[in-house]
Amino acid sequence: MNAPTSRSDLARARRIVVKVGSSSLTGADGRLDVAALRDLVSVLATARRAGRQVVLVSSGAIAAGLGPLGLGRPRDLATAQATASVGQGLLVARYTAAFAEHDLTVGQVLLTAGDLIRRQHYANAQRALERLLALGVVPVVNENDTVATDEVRFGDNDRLAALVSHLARADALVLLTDVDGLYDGPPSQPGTRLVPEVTSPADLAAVEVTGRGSDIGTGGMVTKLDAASIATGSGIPVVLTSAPNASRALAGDDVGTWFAVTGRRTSARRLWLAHAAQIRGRLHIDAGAARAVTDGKRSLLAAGVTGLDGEFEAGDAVELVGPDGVVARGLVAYGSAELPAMLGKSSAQLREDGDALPRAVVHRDDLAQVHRRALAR
Ligand SMILES: Nc1ncnc2c1ncn2[C@@H]1O[C@H](COP(=O)(O)OP(=O)(O)O)[C@@H](O)[C@H]1O
Ligand SMILES: N[C@@H](CCC(=O)OP(=O)(O)O)C(=O)O
Repeated sequence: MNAPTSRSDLARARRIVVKVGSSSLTGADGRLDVAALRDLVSVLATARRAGRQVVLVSSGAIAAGLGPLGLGRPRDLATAQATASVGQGLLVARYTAAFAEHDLTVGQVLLTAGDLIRRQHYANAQRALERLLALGVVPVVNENDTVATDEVRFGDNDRLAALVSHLARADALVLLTDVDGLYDGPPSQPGTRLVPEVTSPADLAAVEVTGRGSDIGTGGMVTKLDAASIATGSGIPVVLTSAPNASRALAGDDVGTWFAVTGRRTSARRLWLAHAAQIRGRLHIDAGAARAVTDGKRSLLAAGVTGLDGEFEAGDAVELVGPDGVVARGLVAYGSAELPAMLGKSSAQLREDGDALPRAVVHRDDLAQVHRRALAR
């Protein structure tokens, strides 16, 4: 179908990614709330019976592992990994049992950030998801926390859900959390008001968000706005609301916050680069180079690079900073050790220096423009 252009259109969305956060699946003791999980499953089962396809991105592995291990919220990565390893099996067992009551089968899909950058891994994950959906299965996706490292991990599942929406070519993304929508300030502050829809950056101008989530969640509203920006910028509208509103959100009712589409589907690689890649350094570029990589969508040549910050290797992601700020992100072809000797030099000068075949510092295929954030961070 064409992307839903209004909230009520959401009722027609055939393929939907629903993301539920830890905060919606846990009780006051921070452990898994099985009743909340079953309520959500019942809503999703109704959508399946109506012929809709659902991909569930569910957090909660760490929360589910706390009880059996007798632990509080882990602070270090290794304990979080171990807890997620114990909890993920239990979480999926709960989903399997709950969906089985509705005669539905689930398939576990664990992804790392790396699976969404490497072309082959991406295509592979895409094929698997398509086949699961064709078989009538409900894929239950989570980050593969047990093997994700601090450098290459999402940490929160919001941005993962946005990239999964792209991967699954979803018609819509529904983000379920513990607040009923986006507020113009942290909802704990008295007087803050719900923002019913975001159709342009102006709607976010007066919104204050924090990265602090609930006690159990990760990323707070910041990562949800990032997710909304990724999805809407890629042609997929988003509804953000609380888990108890899931049924009404899927029916296109007036709940939560509606984020309208802001752009068209783009390549997964560019999407990754623009929104999720771990930035290792910065290249400072002159005004001409900034114009070339933005307006002209041309490669960045050494002649336009005036300086650099950070330590990076060839192939790492870096930010390109023009005279007015960040203009793009790209995968750099040279490491930070080689680049200083190349700055400002033309290809002819680089050849004289002994580089027989000088490459672009960032090839245009490896560039993603950074628009003045459609949705502010
Ligand atoms: N402007 C805002 N509007 C709504 N919620 C906000 C805002 N700023 C911060 N938050 C916080 O974000 C929290 C949700 O994020 P998080 O705990 O990471 O949820 P989840 O586990 O669902 O991913 C809310 O409980 C709320 O306190
Ligand atoms: N992958 C982790 C999710 C981490 C997390 O807290 O995510 P979220 O609640 O979506 O902000 C888990 O399953 O515990």
